[in-house]
Amino acid sequence: MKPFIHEDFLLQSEEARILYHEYAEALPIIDYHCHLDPKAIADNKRFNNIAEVWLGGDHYKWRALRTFGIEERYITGNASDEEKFAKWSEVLPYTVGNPLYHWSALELKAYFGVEEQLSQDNWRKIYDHCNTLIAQDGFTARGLITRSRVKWICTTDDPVDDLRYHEQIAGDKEFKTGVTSTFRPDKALLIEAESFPGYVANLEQTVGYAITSYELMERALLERIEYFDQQGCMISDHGFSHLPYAEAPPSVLETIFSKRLSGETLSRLECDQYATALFLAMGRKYAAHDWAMQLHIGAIRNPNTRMFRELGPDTGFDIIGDRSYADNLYKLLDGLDRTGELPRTILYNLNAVQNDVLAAMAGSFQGEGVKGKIQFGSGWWYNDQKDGMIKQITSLSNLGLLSCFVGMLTDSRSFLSYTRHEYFRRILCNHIGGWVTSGEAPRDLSFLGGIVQDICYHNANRYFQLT
Ligand SMILES: O=C[C@H](O)[C@@H](O)[C@@H](O)[C@H](O)C(=O)O
Repeated sequence: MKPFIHEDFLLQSEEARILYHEYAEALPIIDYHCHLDPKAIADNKRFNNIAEVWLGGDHYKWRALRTFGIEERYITGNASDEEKFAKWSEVLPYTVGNPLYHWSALELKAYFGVEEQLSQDNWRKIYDHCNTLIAQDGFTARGLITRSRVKWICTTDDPVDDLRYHEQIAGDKEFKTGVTSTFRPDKALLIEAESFPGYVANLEQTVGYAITSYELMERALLERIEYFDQQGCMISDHGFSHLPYAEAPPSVLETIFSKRLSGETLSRLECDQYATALFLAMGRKYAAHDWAMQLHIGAIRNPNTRMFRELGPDTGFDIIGDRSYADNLYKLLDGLDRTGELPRTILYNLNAVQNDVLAAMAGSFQGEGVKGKIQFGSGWWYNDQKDGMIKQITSLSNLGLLSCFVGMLTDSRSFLSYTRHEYFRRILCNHIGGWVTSGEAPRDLSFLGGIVQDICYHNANRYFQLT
């Protein structure tokens, strides 16, 4: 009997199969947005077992387990890895319809050769089988990256990070995958956060001087961009729950900063004025260094107070927001573009209702000499499943140029998530193959295959100016 994950998985036409197998399948991976721990790559971490590498840190799985009613101790708590794996095995069959069902099957097959579907009936056999393999060199952090044919990885890093691990990785010429940082200054922009004064103190330690004014805050961050650039960084990233746009003169910015550090509560307008000025200053610096810039818009972070207190951020409780932000977004982009300082930019939305807004917005700020300067980015987070990817591909096709798209990313904290690129490539090839079978595109598979290869690899290689 044909296994559930077979070579033509998701490929529903001959054209799709040709496009995938002959054009997409063997291409290297450029993972320009993820949350892998650079220390684990630097140390070439060896994982204790399948539960650690597969369940640890993966809040997608944690959400599914919670939805199934599994106790937190078997998710992030003090249950043994074996108990956690057994619980995941019990729940997995019931994730059918959720991307985890496909991703898990792809990961077990791609890395461990497991074709049967994991369940509570066979978990022990599969657990032992995977752990035997995990003890081998091909299953260390670098082993998994190398066998996944990953050419480049951009981790996600805070301005105060010293990037020592990236330096260590770059120094090892035996390891062929490029690993560079991403400058992610969310904490510096979120002046209203309770942790903001502590973050300023951390930044002071990093730059070696007191930060007592807005001007010094901006100077410190621009210095950190310089440092990141010297360390090989070529991309920034901003997560916005609320997208600000409010102009203010320097004197007002200084008052705002002073009020915040003296513990006064700021108005929404004041927070927006600070964030707008600082974002635009950093955006101009990104452009000066010819970096790309990512904007991840629309997540509501840490809505579950009880669990945030217990587990902290990025633990599977963030939600999709429904704020509209087209007015503020175009003003931010225009604020940089009008002086010729808009960097290559990738726009991601978490609420799919804004797909067309971003796809259209991208088309309004393109730049001469750069193919796809402004991108409507891949299906992000709650949109990185089959339907979300197809919606993003459709919006981009309808309102922009799919052929210029820089393609997928893992956005993951797990070293087994590279099969998300396979998942995307299969979906993309099936979608474009469908255009041929429905007569919406000519059956020129050589030309369409070229577009597939651009989306899966060449566009990103060029866009991020990789060697
Ligand atoms: O896929 C989930 C993501 O990793 C999510 O956890 C966030 O980290 C998001 O990508 C971001 O970069 O703000």
